Amino acid sequence: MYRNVLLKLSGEVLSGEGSKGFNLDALKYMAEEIKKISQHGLNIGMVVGAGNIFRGKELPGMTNSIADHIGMMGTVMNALFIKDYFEKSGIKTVVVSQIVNLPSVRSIHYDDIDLYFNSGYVVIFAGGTSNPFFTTDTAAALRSVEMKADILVKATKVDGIYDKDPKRFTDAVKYDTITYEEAISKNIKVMDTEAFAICQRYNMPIIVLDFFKKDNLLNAVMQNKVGTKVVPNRS
Ligand SMILES: Nc1ncnc2c1ncn2[C@@H]1O[C@H](COP(=O)(O)OP(=O)(O)O)[C@@H](O)[C@H]1O
Ligand SMILES: O=c1ccn([C@@H]2O[C@H](COP(=O)(O)OP(=O)(O)O)[C@@H](O)[C@H]2O)c(=O)[nH]1
Repeated sequence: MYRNVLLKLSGEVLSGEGSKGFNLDALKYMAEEIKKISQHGLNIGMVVGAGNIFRGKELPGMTNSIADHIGMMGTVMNALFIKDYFEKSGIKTVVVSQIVNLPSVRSIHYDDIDLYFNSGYVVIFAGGTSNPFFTTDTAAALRSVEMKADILVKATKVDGIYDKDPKRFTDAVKYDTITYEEAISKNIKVMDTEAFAICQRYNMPIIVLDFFKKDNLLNAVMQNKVGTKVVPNRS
């Protein structure tokens, strides 16, 4: 079993694919899937996107950096939304971020993060990388390295990495494993190149899986075969 897990969730996991806002059924499902892994006493870090609220690129007329600031604020809104629901479902959760000063959000300090994990808290890293021009995939890569995760799980709406976008091409072929090098050179769009490059540099394995299939997350954490794994070399 992986003991230290960084879970990246797209914002749309909160709203339903292609939708905006919050869907309580989606949140309930998320809490159930997280409970299945948290009861094993793992260290669970989470990075959540904001696609259900706002992505910087969605308003092309805006100043890029300001649009991205709005996007980052969206990740804080999502994190607080999840925290409140998780706490009410019996999952101890803390939100940390460097971009806001709110009583419900704590600053990021490495020593404290270890304390939160040791006390059984899920830690939600909100605010992305704290910088415009990046995405929450890159934030997830950074946070996974910072928290010394054993695995970065990108939980999304496709069941792995394909040779082309499976939502657009019905003949797309799925990889069981793929190397960082291949993911970057083939320009695989499921995560951004920056995120793949950080994981490659620090040897952080990635699993891309379908979050909407029950027990997929649990199976990944148990090291059962699920989704696609990104690795240094094909064995
Ligand atoms: N080669 C590929 N393999 C798998 N998914 C891909 C590929 N290329 C593009 N995608 C798309 O990437 C999407 C997953 O990214 P998504 O979870 O939307 O990320 P984010 O919301 O963080 O941008 C899927 O919906 C899928 O359609
Ligand atoms: O480090 C970061 C992370 C996110 N964002 C902004 O926040 C939005 C939401 O993040 P993302 O697109 O990664 O969300 P997801 O698609 O995963 O829901 C992005 O579009 C950016 O505008 C940013 O500026 N810097």
